[in-house]
Amino acid sequence: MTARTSTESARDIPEATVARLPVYHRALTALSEAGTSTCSSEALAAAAGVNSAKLRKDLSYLGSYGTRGVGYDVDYLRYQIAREIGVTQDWPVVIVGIGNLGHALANYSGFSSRGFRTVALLDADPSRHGEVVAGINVRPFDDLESIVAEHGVAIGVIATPAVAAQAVADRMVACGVTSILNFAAGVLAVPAGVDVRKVDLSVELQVLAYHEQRKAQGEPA
Ligand SMILES: NC(=O)c1ccc[n+]([C@@H]2O[C@H](COP(=O)([O-])OP(=O)(O)OC[C@H]3O[C@@H](n4cnc5c(N)ncnc54)[C@H](O)[C@@H]3O)[C@@H](O)[C@H]2O)c1
Repeated sequence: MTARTSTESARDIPEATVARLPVYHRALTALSEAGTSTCSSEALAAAAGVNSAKLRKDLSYLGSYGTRGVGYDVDYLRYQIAREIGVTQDWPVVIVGIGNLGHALANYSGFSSRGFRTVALLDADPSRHGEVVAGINVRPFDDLESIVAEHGVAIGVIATPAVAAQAVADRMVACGVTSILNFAAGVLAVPAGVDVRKVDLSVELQVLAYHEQRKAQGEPA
């Protein structure tokens, strides 16, 4: 097994591979918790739900090739991936828009177990202020700037109605947030250097609907 050299950077890793790294990390965590110390690429690929050639190619970007006849060291590979995707670090996160979705996100324990610490829940509606969700006070949206500065927040989550999302993103960017996870419909305009990931469950459902339609027509999925 070889380590990635310091001259290579995370930017060299294709986006599709980056998107699969958390899946491998989750599969390796499960293997580690089950007491497995080494695993073949086939076993890891099966646990992660990808084919093994793709897995080997993905891991080669990390400089991790496993050992012939032995496979991958589960804990070492898990550490390598964690370092690559930044989950060895503590990431303070702010969530804006504490309605139905904001409540669900705030209550989701999976963030904290992966290194994402929700430092503030913000909402523009005064009737929501003071409510405690998952042990955190809902505060006015106008506190955004001071919270970002105080906690060094780099990642913001938008769970407001679509009409408010661009203005929320603008305020986030202006005070130093450089990554946004957007649940609201529509495309956000952000300056270069700011990353936006959009989550749209209806798009995922539409993709499934497309496959269902093809299955119904007797075509291979
Ligand atoms: N991407 C997905 O898969 C997915 C799934 C469900 C909901 N959504 C979207 O998430 C968003 C929230 O949905 P919801 O059901 O929680 O809505 P909601 O109406 O229950 O909550 C929205 C919250 O945003 C607050 N808000 C409005 N304008 C604001 C502003 N300018 N600054 C700060 N807070 C503001 C409101 O006071 C409210 O509390 C919507 O855009 C919805 O379409 C996306």
